[in-house]
Amino acid sequence: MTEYAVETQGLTKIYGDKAAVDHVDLRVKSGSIYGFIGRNGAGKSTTLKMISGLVHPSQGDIRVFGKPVSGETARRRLGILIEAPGLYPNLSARENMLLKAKCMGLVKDGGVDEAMELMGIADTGKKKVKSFSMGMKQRLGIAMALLGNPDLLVLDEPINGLDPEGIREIRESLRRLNEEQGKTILISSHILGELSKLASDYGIIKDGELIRQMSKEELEEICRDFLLLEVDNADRAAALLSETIPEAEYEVYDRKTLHIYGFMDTGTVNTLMVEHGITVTGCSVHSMDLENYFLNLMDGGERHA
Ligand SMILES: Nc1ncnc2c1ncn2[C@@H]1O[C@H](COP(=O)(O)OP(=O)(O)OP(=O)(O)O)[C@@H](O)[C@H]1O
Repeated sequence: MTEYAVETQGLTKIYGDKAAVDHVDLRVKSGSIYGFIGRNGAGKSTTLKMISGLVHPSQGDIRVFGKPVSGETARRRLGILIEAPGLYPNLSARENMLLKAKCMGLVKDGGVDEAMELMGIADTGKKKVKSFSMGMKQRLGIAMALLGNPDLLVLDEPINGLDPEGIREIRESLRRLNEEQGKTILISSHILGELSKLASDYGIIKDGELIRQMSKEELEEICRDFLLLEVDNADRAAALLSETIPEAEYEVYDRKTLHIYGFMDTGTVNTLMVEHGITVTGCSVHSMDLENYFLNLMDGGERHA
């Protein structure tokens, strides 16, 4: 049985007469990096706040590593960075960390040095946080979320507003936390291209509803290149393909359209069809890029690969 770091059932938040989050069943596998994607106002922050125990759900159930999120056991396994980290500008990174560790009631320093090391801010010395770059502040925010050594990190738009270098540094740190420390990371973003360099799983939210949830492998399968073949008789073309090009996988879309995967030689396909009396009206290679796929889904369309 898959162990889920986060599992929600029918998770709903109503503000006024509007559902900001509407019956969301999120499944974040333990050990995964789950990219939570949606346009502004789609319901990402509200969902993450409910998972983090910062907002009370109107309806539904949330489990963190199988335990109700309201309980102490679940809370201890959770590290959160939602919105800007609460930092004291006139203190150093380490002083901020120590203060947070103290507030959390952690014994000794609660892993301050390890967390700073992991996020690449161990050498910031006495430098006051007010002179940190935005990227450094975000890394400090994540380091603070790491206090207490949680198994799950919930990060709301941690790369928003950062320059490419800042984004790259956060990405590398998160990857290390996942690969070397086995931390599960639930991260929201609307920067799709960036998330795709990191995430092993995706959830797409639109108007409060989770419209798609899939693994990286499933996404790659959907976004795989294909040869679009338009003919006068798709069933005959399909039968011919099975007989003569067994390595070609195909899907028949309608009576006149096929998508062929794993065989991109338009010339061979064209000639084969024509030689068997099938009229070809189109034969071209298509690729569905990830960004287009997501944008399409978020805009309401359902694009088939
Ligand atoms: N405290 C609140 N009171 C009333 N409405 C709210 C509140 N918080 C969020 N909303 C509404 O709920 C919807 C979802 O907001 P949410 O912040 O979760 O979206 P989001 O996907 O995180 O977007 P963004 O990236 O802009 O924060 C929006 O329509 C928002 O206006």
